[in-house]
Amino acid sequence: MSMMDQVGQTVLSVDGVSKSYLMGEVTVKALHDISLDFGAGQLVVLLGASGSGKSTLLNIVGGLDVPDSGTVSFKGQDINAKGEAGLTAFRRRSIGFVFQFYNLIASLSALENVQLVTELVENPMPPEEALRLVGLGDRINHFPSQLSGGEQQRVAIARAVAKRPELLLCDEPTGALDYRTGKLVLEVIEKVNRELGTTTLVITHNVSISGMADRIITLRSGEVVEDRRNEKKISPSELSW
Ligand SMILES: Nc1ncnc2c1ncn2[C@@H]1O[C@H](COP(=O)(O)OP(=O)(O)OP(=O)(O)O)[C@@H](O)[C@H]1O
Repeated sequence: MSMMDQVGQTVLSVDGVSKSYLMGEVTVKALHDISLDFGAGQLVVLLGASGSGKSTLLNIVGGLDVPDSGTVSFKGQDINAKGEAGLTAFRRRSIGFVFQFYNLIASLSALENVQLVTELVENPMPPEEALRLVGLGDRINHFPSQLSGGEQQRVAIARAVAKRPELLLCDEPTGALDYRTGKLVLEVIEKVNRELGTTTLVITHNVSISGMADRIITLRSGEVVEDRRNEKKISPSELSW
């Protein structure tokens, strides 16, 4: 059985993707010929040193950036085949993003931050339900400044999942959080993955976090140097670092 079958059918395929950035006179090769298949429902941790290409890969998978060569297919469709409008529709319908800094709108309540997104899509979760899912059912009228960092990140997760995305892409979601709060946020990500079956990619510098993954992929200098199944998946509450 191949890696891609371990959870569900392949939902996302990265095939021969390369990406370089021109920095003045210098070309930086961010990704070099990356090929990966992701099964539906997989919880994947992406590891690698700073500059190894993790964010570039996540951004290309999520349609925020385009590859120089190679393809990204989502449910068999090349996400870049239909131009900018097609990519925007893909991002809007199918992708939930969570970043290190929560990017909430300060003048809007938690509920309104989530509503911003649910108003844009068909068949969203009720915003209150998304906030309940992340354990903030009693904080929906709070503004970001009235919430802790971990609570703000949970609002950001509620916002990302309220549109019922098929892919949840998290770039250093606990990077700005202390240990205890970071673990709470990881518990929420794991819960979304388990209860909604959302295929989830989590970028981290923190090797310990890989304990909660189904699969661990390590990048170095824009290449995949390790891609392995986690035989001893543990709950985020059991992680320690
Ligand atoms: N928009 C950009 N313009 C120029 N160079 C870029 C750009 N984005 C990324 N790079 C370069 O591409 C390489 C890979 O960067 P990337 O952000 O993907 O790495 P990363 O593994 O996510 O790093 P970190 O953990 O520090 O976020 C780096 O050398 C980086 O400087």
